Amino acid sequence: MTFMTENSALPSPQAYAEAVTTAVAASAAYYGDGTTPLGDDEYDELLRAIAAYEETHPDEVLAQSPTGKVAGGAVQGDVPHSVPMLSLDNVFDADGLAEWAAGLERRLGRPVAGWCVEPKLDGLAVAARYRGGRLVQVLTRGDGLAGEDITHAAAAVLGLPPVLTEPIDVELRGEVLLTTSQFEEANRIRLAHAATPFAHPRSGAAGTLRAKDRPYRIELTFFAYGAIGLDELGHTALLEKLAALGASTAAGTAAAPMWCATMEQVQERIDVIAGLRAELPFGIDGVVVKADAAEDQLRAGNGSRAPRWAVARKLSAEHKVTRLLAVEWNVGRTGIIAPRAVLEPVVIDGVTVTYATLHNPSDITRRGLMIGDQVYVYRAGDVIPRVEAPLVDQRTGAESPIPLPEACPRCGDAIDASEQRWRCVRGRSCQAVASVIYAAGRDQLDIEGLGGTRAVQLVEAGLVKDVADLFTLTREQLLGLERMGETSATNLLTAIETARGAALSRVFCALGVRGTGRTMSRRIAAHFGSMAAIRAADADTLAEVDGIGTEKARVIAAELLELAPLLDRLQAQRVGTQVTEPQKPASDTSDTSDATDGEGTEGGPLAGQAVVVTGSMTGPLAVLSRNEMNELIERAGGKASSSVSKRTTLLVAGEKAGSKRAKAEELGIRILDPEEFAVLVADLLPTDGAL
Ligand SMILES: NC(=O)c1ccc[n+]([C@@H]2O[C@H](COP(=O)([O-])OP(=O)(O)OC[C@H]3O[C@@H](n4cnc5c(N)ncnc54)[C@H](O)[C@@H]3O)[C@@H](O)[C@H]2O)c1
Ligand SMILES: [Zn+2]
Repeated sequence: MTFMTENSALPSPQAYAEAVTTAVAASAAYYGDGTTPLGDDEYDELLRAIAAYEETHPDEVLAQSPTGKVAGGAVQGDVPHSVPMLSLDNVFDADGLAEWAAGLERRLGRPVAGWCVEPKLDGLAVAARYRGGRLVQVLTRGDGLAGEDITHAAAAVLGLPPVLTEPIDVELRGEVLLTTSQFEEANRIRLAHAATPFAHPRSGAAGTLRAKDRPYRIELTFFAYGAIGLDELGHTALLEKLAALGASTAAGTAAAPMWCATMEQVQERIDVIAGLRAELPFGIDGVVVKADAAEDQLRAGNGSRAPRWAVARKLSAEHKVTRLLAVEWNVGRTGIIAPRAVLEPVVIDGVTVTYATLHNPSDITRRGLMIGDQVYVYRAGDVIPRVEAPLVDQRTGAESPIPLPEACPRCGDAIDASEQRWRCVRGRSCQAVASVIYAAGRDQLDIEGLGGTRAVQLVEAGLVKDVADLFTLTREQLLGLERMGETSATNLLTAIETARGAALSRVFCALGVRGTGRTMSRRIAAHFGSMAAIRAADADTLAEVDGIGTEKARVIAAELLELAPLLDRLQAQRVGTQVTEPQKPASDTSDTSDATDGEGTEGGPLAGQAVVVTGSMTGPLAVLSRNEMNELIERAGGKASSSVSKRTTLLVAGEKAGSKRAKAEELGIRILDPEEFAVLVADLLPTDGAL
């Protein structure tokens, strides 16, 4: 959206003209085949901006402006409507609704005699003409005055009976949509016919209603909410009559229309319907409030675009358009390799969405998704957001194909791509290999000689299925492996022996508990002092460690419980029990009230300092990994952190220090280069590299 910013006012006649052109084009696409580049929220915002401009510049209103017109004036039809098919005015919150209701009552000069509250079905309005009880013609809304004849589509529309229960002349009005299951089925069918899947149900319904000569049939659903020829009935009575005639109405759904005496009840019902939204078997984009009584409707009358006796309380869009930035591949516990979309963050229904599921690799290829694409993202309630489709006409040429992994992203072995869902050939043991490699890593147990191939070998041979098994390996077992000579075996066993005495923080980190990387592991180790104390901690106690929120604490506690058998075996092997954490005298966990800054050793050269390290280290510090730097800082009584903030007191800036240095300068924080810092902590520097 080139010119749209939040709540933007259009700054010039050019911007206004451009906005009008964009809105008309979007509308034409929206009501045509549904391929609009704008999300509904964006379209509505654009229309508000246009209306606002027109209000302050009444002389400049363009003839093609979408305001005040059904369908924004963007579509036409050639079959005149018996009575205009109108749109609805919108309100966006409870206040807007109350204001609208008050306005209506002022116009009537009396209180409204009851309301009807019903779902705003997210499909397309149609008029279905019956003569003598037989369906003779179906029309789209078009520009409200004339529509397109889509009688050919009627046979595939559930809920739109070919014959009514009474032989009357009547015109039913209602919405045609794809239910969720019809939408899924439609896309299955589309894919089977090598057609692009529908981006979302509404555009699928639009495309299907107008399509002719398709080699396949897609089923739709009709819900009636109005009629021409039964005008004497109030709305609730009308809905009952429509159902009795054999048409489907929303009455049978959880979001059934409800008569309400007061605005309070109306508001309550709106909340209920909005709350049901995610579970409804069809999409709604709002809730419609109508004055129920026929006399109230007649007296209020209709405007040129919308009736005055009804209004749509819009709900925020569940579909948003955003950019696909990247695709990540995650391997599940059973070895399933699943793609995940990384999106330009977009707020959907009040929640910022950054990731969305992509179903499986073949889905990506069939949809022809590309990195950089504008995509439709869907999110409703607690549903995991998903990417539905790319907006192919929005491509700029800068998009690039999504690279599919050639090897398991976790263990590096081959991928079994014979099924829709890809899987690491190693299946469940993929996890074992990956967890052993992780545990042996430099920042964990630092077991040299236990890289990818060796870990794979040990797991394949059935000698190792987790980190605890490493400590029971024997020389004979190792020598039984291919390409394992005496020297390698000795080296590996020695490295493992050294790891047995690794600091608690490293042993803990080696467990690979979710959400506990190097820094967090150090904090936890320093806080509790022993594995036994960590294991004894419940979620509340864990939450007292700096940086662990209640949510994360619960996850960690649950995982520790799961890891109990492994931890028992590690303990039996005396792993992580010989050496207490160097940072801090064994912490007494009963005093937890002020544990948040408790990592530092009192009196060290960095006591009370909050230190951030950035750039690459030189001089005596060059050999240290970032994790080892952080350990050093904590041994020196300081607190290590990864980002510069107002609380930072010292930045160690090495070569190629970038934004962190700039920020520290801006905040006036003391900055040392690695050599200066090395002098400060000289006493604590390792002499042999072993930390
Ligand atoms: N994304 C885009 O590019 C784009 C373009 C044009 C329009 N739009 C969307 O469409 C909206 C305007 O479209 P519109 O003119 O079709 O109006 P609308 O969707 O805001 O409301 C009117 C329509 O609601 C439908 N409706 C559903 N349930 C109903 C019920 N129970 N009773 C009465 N009517 C019911 C009818 O089809 C009626 O014509 C905009 O607010 C925007 O969100 C989006
Ligand atoms: Zn794998």
